[in-house]
Amino acid sequence: MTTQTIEPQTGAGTGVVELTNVTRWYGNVVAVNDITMSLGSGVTGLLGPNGAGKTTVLHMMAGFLAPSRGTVTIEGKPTWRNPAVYRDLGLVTEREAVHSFLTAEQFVLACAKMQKLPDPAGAARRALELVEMTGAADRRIGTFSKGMRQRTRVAAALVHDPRVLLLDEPFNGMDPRQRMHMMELLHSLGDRGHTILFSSHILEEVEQVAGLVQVIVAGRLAASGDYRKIRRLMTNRPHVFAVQSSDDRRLAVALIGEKSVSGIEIESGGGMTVRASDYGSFTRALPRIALDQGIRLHKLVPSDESLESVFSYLLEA
Ligand SMILES: Nc1ncnc2c1ncn2[C@@H]1O[C@H](COP(=O)(O)OP(=O)(O)OP(=O)(O)O)[C@@H](O)[C@H]1O
Repeated sequence: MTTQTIEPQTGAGTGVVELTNVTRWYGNVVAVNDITMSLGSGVTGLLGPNGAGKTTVLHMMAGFLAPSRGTVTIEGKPTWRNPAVYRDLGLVTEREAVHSFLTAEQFVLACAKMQKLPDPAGAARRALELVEMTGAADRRIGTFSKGMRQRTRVAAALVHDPRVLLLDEPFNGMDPRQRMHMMELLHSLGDRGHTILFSSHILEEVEQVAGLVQVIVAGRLAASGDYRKIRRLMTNRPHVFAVQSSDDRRLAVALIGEKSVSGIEIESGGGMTVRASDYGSFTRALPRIALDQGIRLHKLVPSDESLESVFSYLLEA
């Protein structure tokens, strides 16, 4: 299997975060398989289906886990067994382990003290300002919405102003407004020169936040580079659609002449399966053809749109 590198990657040793031939296994399970990755400033999405190895990658970057093989460095320093690296990084884990009886300020201040900062109160205040939580700083975390709790955790991870911020599935469980707020926060941190890596299994989430993505599937790096180019690669692949209409046979005949259609099967139980070489042309042509023929469309569903199928296409390409 080869990685689809959409743009030339920064050469080894030049990124803020560097993984070089990193493998990690748990007993017999190979969770991460020979990944080489380089991250610079700005926001990068770590995209992959559940179980792909995203958390394992983030935990190795944060120095929580040792790579079984290879090296992980931040600013040239190995992350494993190297407390000095904690000056340069903040991690927001997937599980919310926060003390609900503390106020936001007490929690962030405790983190500032743990980092032995010269002015912990000032640092806590600045971090809470950054995530726009000053108004609720005196409230107990237990009374917060999911979005407010996440922002408080980001403030805690940023209290020592690290260069690198790692977030594991930061949008999970948020409503659209909270999600938007968190996306704006990540954008602004990226614009300030931080290196941000957040994991997600949702394509659209990554699309809205990150220009750059690292795609992992089954522990391997499947694609890496500009999101739009990866997206194009995905949309240009062959597509399969389930179509139902008021007259499937007549529609099938009309569709045979359409350039983007590469195959049609009429299903015995009704409806048909259409293979199209180009997603955009087919979905534009179908309603036009149906209208011309006076056929009513009942259903048009892409039948291979699961993230897994998109990723397996990337892997096979
Ligand atoms: N402590 C562990 N012991 C054994 N296997 C593990 C352990 N942690 C993770 N794994 C396995 O390693 C693989 C990668 O897991 P990981 O949690 O890194 O993936 P992920 O992409 O973060 O998935 P999710 O989004 O579901 O958390 C999975 O097959 C998982 O079952």
